[in-house]
Amino acid sequence: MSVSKPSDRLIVALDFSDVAQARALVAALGDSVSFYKIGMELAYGGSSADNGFALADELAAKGKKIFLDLKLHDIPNTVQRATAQIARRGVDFLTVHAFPQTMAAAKAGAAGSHLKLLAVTVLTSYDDDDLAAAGYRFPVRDLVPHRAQQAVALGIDGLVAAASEAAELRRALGPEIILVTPGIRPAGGAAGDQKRVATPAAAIAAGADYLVVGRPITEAADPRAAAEAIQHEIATARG
Ligand SMILES: O=C(O)c1cc(=O)[nH]c(=O)n1[C@@H]1O[C@H](COP(=O)(O)O)[C@@H](O)[C@H]1O
Repeated sequence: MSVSKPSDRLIVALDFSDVAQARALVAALGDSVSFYKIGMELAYGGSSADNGFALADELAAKGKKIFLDLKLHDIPNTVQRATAQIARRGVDFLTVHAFPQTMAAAKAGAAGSHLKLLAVTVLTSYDDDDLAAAGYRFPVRDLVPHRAQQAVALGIDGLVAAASEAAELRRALGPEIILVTPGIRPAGGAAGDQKRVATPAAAIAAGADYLVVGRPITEAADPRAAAEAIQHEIATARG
């Protein structure tokens, strides 16, 4: 898919447990950032009156795009009903783990809504050793395309994968599939718990539509400058 403005391809992960901190970052980023990810930490953080879901509604009302990263994975009945609840919230993206039962149930739950489903292929914190330790027989380079093919067959809108797999996914699956790459680190940035990392320019060159970035922005001394530097790298990369 083609995203109109390079700056709109940056999704900032609001990974805070405190809603006030998340709100302060959004204020600091101002009009430079149009797309936010609210994940489990913030969704479960705050009070019952003011939590990540309330912030999602608030940001959507201000015209921001919202990616609710809840990584659903449960029995089909639960996933379908939970997805239907989330679809009623009017957010843009929702993640589910790329297991066939889970993806099919999420697809049924999202039916008739504008919610786009993203399947998380293999978490970017995993390498081949981590997969083996979890009991998988496939290395990352085989498991990601295998799950991606299943996702496409089930009508899933997009995939979350590392930039290292994006080029092959784009080649195999064509221009329509939405490719979202976390594990993004500006050159020289600390990987932290991420194992499959890439620079913003490398992710764009590999065919990513959207880059998810958390700590390189949330922990920067000047978050707006950090976000704008990444957007500049996106704009000048060869996509
Ligand atoms: O679904 C995701 O967004 C996701 C999938 C994945 O494989 N790896 C991954 O890091 N993420 C998310 O992307 C963000 C990355 O954060 P940083 O490593 O701080 O940039 C976090 O919010 C993760 O939850």
